[in-house]
Amino acid sequence: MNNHEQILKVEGLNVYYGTTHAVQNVSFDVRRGEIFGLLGPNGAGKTSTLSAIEGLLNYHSGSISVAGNNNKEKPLHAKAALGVQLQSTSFQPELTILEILQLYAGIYGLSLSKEQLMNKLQDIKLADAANKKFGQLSGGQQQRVSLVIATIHNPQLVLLDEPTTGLDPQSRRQLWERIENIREKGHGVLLTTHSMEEAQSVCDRIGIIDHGRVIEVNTPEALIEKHRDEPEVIRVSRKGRITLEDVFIALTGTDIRS
Ligand SMILES: Nc1ncnc2c1ncn2[C@@H]1O[C@H](COP(=O)(O)OP(=O)(O)OP(=O)(O)O)[C@@H](O)[C@H]1O
Repeated sequence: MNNHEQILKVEGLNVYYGTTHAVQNVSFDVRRGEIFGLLGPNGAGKTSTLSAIEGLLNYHSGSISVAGNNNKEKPLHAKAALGVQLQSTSFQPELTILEILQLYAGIYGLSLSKEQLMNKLQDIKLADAANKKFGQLSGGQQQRVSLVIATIHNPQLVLLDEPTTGLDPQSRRQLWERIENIREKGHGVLLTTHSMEEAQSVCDRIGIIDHGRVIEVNTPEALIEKHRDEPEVIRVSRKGRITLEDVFIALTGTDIRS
C-alpha cells in the first residue's frame, strides 16, 4: 500500500455566506493511513470546510476530491468513499441501537445479517444493549454507535467533527483507540477538535486554520519544534513547558472569537 496516497485533496477552497468569506483559499490533503486534525478557534471555518467535503455546501471555488473523485463531478462516488460521524441528535432516540444499525445499513445498501450487526455492536461492547433505545444511552455510548455507523460501509475517508467533546477521560481514550483502529485499516481520518491534547495524542499531522485560512500544516512535534523558541510562544506558555496549545495560541492570538 502506498502510504502517501491522497485519500482527500482540497485545493484552493473558497466558501462564502453572503459577503462573509468563511473559507479562504484552503488547501490540504489527507493520506491513506493518516489521522489529520483540523484545528482552529471558533468561527475559523472548520465545519464549513467539512460541509464542503461532505457535499452539503455549495462552495464558490476550488476543488475537493475524495479517493480520486471530484465531489462536484462525481458526487455519488465521492460520497460512497466517505463516512461521516453524525451528531447524537441526528438519531431517532426512540429506536433501539440495533434498529438504528439496521436502518443505516439499509441506507447504504448493505445486506448485513442480524448476526453481523450484533458483531459490530460486540466490537463496541454494546451487544448487551442492542435492544436499548438510543436515547437511553450515555454520551460515550452514543458516540460509539455513531462511529460504528460512520464506518459501516467501510469508507476510505472518515470525517469526525469534534468526536470526543463532552466525554470523560475513559471514553475519550477508548474513542481515540477506535479512531486509531480506523487508521490501522488503511483508511484516512479527518477530524476537528478544540483539544490540543487530543491533536497531540492522536493526529499524525495537523492543519491550523484561522479566519478561514490555513496558516500551518505539519506534524504536532514539528510544529512545537519550529515555534518553541519564539517569544510569543514562551510568553503564553505555562509552568515552563511548551505545548501544542502554546504554539496554537501564539499563532492564532489570545482574543476570544465571537
Ligand atoms: N450558515 C451560515 N450562514 C452565515 N454564516 C455562517 C454560516 N455558517 C457559518 N458561518 C460563518 O462562517 C464562519 C466559519 O464558521 P464555521 O462554523 O465553519 O467555523 P468553525 O471553525 O467550525 O467554528 P466552531 O469551532 O465554532 O464550530 C464564521 O464566521 C461563521 O459565523
